[in-house]
Amino acid sequence: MVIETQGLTKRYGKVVAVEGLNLAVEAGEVYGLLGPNGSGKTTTILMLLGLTEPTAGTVRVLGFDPVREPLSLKKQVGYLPDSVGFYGEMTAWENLAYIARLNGLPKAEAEVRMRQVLERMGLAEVADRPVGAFSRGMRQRLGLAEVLLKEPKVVILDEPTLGLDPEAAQEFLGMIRGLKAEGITVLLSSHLLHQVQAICDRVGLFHRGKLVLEGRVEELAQRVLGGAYRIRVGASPLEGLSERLGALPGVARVQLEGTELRLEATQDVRPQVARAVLEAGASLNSLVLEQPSLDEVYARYFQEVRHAA
Ligand SMILES: Nc1ncnc2c1ncn2[C@@H]1O[C@H](COP(=O)(O)OP(=O)(O)OP(=O)(O)O)[C@@H](O)[C@H]1O
Repeated sequence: MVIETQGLTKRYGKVVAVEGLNLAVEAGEVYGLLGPNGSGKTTTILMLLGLTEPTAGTVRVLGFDPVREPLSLKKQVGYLPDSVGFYGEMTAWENLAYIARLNGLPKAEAEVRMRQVLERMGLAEVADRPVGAFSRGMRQRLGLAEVLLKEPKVVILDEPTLGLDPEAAQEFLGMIRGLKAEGITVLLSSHLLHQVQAICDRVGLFHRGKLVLEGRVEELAQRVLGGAYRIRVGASPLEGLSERLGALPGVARVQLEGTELRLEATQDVRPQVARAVLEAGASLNSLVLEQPSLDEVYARYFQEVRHAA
């Protein structure tokens, strides 16, 4: 495991920010910490980085104890906080050069790497412009460029898409996903579930300092939505198909939605649906298994929590 915590807990006086967290992130995984404001994501990240001391429990990142071995950890773990501070009057190049110097990178080597990371983050052309004039999206990319400068094994990002417009957010998430190809382990936090859904291998849902659900997005959907499969069928003509499809084993409900039928089933009945449509003499135009969004999973989960309470 690259990141491993056991019983990790942080209290601020009477406030329990994180409680009994057991987290295990494997090498090369992209893991999303998800949860509403105040659910404990930032506190968890700060403990992983050794920037705040746990009240109880253990943390290991790349085998290091962040509190006792902060320097070894810092060499291999990159951190992008939710707002990165750069010198506005200095250019992107100068800002990176400054960081490289602080990190003790020899000048020649630093320049090669700076060129690489700026290129990679799509900032090569604006490298000589003052950062003060950069958009939030460009700043974030420069932040990631800075993180990559030290060739980290692990990258931790706190709300990386905060304040980005949807297009810039997608672009940035694509860049984060790209780190995986190099074997970098990524942990990121977000409250924008639909955004990170596509780039995370696994996600953990936080609620009031506790990890309440964890798994692959599809797994979570299965668990919370009770194994419901939703299938959309486009066929013509639609006449008589509702009854036929409704009679298939495993199909619980059929609804007409515009020019399509929407099925709820207890299993993936797409092959049976395809056969039934053709047997009815209709033509099959589309057959889609809908992936429920994480937002939906979340909403459903909290509904249940409220019901139980
Ligand atoms: N330094 C602190 N002192 C006192 N309480 C704190 C401190 N830092 C965090 N908390 C409390 O701990 C809880 C968890 O906060 P945390 O910032 O980890 O949540 P979060 O999920 O990252 O939320 P956000 O999305 O708002 O950053 C909150 O109730 C917060 O008020």
